[in-house]
Amino acid sequence: MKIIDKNNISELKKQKNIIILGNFDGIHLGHQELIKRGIECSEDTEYKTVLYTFKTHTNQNIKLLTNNEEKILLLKKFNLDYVYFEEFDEVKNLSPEEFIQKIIIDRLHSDKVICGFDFTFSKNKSGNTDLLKKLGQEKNVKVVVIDSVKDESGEVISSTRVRKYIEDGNLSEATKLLGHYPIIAGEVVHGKKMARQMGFPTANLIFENKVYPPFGVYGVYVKIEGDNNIYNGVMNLGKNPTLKPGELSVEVHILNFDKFIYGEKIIIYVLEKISDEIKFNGIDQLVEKIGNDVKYWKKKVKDEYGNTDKTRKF
Ligand SMILES: Cc1cc2nc3c(=O)[nH]c(=O)nc-3n(C[C@H](O)[C@H](O)[C@H](O)COP(=O)(O)O)c2cc1C
Ligand SMILES: Nc1ncnc2c1ncn2[C@@H]1O[C@H](COP(=O)(O)OP(=O)(O)OP(=O)(O)O)[C@@H](O)[C@H]1O
Repeated sequence: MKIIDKNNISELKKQKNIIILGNFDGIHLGHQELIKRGIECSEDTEYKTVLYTFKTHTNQNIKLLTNNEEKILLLKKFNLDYVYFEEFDEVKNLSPEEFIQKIIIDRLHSDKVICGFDFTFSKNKSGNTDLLKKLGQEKNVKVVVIDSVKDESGEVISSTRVRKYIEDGNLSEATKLLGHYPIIAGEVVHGKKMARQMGFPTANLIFENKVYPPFGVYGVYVKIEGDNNIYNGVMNLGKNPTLKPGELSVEVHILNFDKFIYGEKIIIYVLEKISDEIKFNGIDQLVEKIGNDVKYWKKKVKDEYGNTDKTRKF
C-alpha cells in the first residue's frame, strides 16, 4: 500500500485505477465494506485500487477519531494499492462536473469509482450519488454505490455515531461499530520521569485534539512498531491531578516490559475503563492506587483477555 498525494501520482497515469471515495474517519465497518467491495471490483482486472481521502477532514469543526497516521495504520490490513491524500482546499469549490473531470479522470486517471449511499461531493456538498451516476454516464466513468451498512439494531453505521460512543465512554458499542478497538497511535515522547520512580514507567504520547474516551485509566493492548508482540498495558488518559496538574497526557505502563522506547511508534488499542483519575494528597496513596489498577488489569488479562486471538479485533 503506497501513500500518495498530488505530487506523486505518476504511477497512476500508467494504469487503470478504481477510486474508493470518502473521508474514512475511524475506518468503521461501513468503510471496511466499501473498501472490500472496491477491492473486489478490481480483482481479476487490470485495475489498481486507490482509496481517496483528505489530508484534513471535509468538516473542520469536529474532533476526529483518527489522524492520518492512525488512518494509514488501520488501512494497512486491507489489500489496497494506494491511499491518496487530497488537499481539501483544492477541491472544495469545484463543481460536480469539474470534480469528475479534473480529479477523477485527469488527476487520478480513472473511469471507475465506488462510494457509499450517502456520499456527497463538490461545492457546498452539491453532488450526491445520483448526480455522480448521471455525470459518470456522460463522461464514461462507471459509478458503483453500495447500500448502507447497518448495525444489529438496523441503524446505519457512521463515524458520527462512533465519536459519540467513545466520548460517552461506551467503548464496547464503539468497538462493535468500528470492527476493531479504538486506537491511539503516536511516537513515544519524554514525560516527567516521575512514573518510573514510582515503579511504573510509562510511555508518553502527545495529547492531541482528537476524540478520546473520558479521562481515566484503561486496560489496553500495545503494539510497538517493528516488534511483533502484542503487549498488555494500563493507560492513563487525562489531567494527572496529583503530579502534573493541568497537563493533559496519554501514557501507558506496559506490563512485564522494561525497554526504553523513546522515539518509537506505538499503537494503543483501548479495551475498557479501569478507574477514574483521582487527586491524592500524597505520592504513597497514588502509588498504591496505580498498583491496584495494575493488579486489577493483570487479573482481567488472565481471566478474560488472555492470549487468545478471538478477543482481539485488530
Ligand atoms: C495506571 C495509572 C494510573 C494512574 N492513576 C492516576 C490517578 O488516579 N491520579 C493521578 O493524579 N494520576 C494518575 N496517574 C498518573 C501519574 O500519577 C503520573 O502523573 C504520571 O504517571 C507521571 O508521568 P511521567 O513521569 O511519565 O510524566 C496514573 C498513571 C498510571 C500509569
Ligand atoms: N454505513 C455505511 N455503509 C455504507 N457506506 C458507508 C457507510 N458509512 C460511510 N460509508 C461510505 O464510506 C465513504 C466514507 O464515508 P465518510 O467517512 O465520508 O462518512 P461517515 O462514516 O458516514 O462519516 P460521518 O458520520 O462523519 O458523516 C463514503 O463513500 C460513505 O458514503
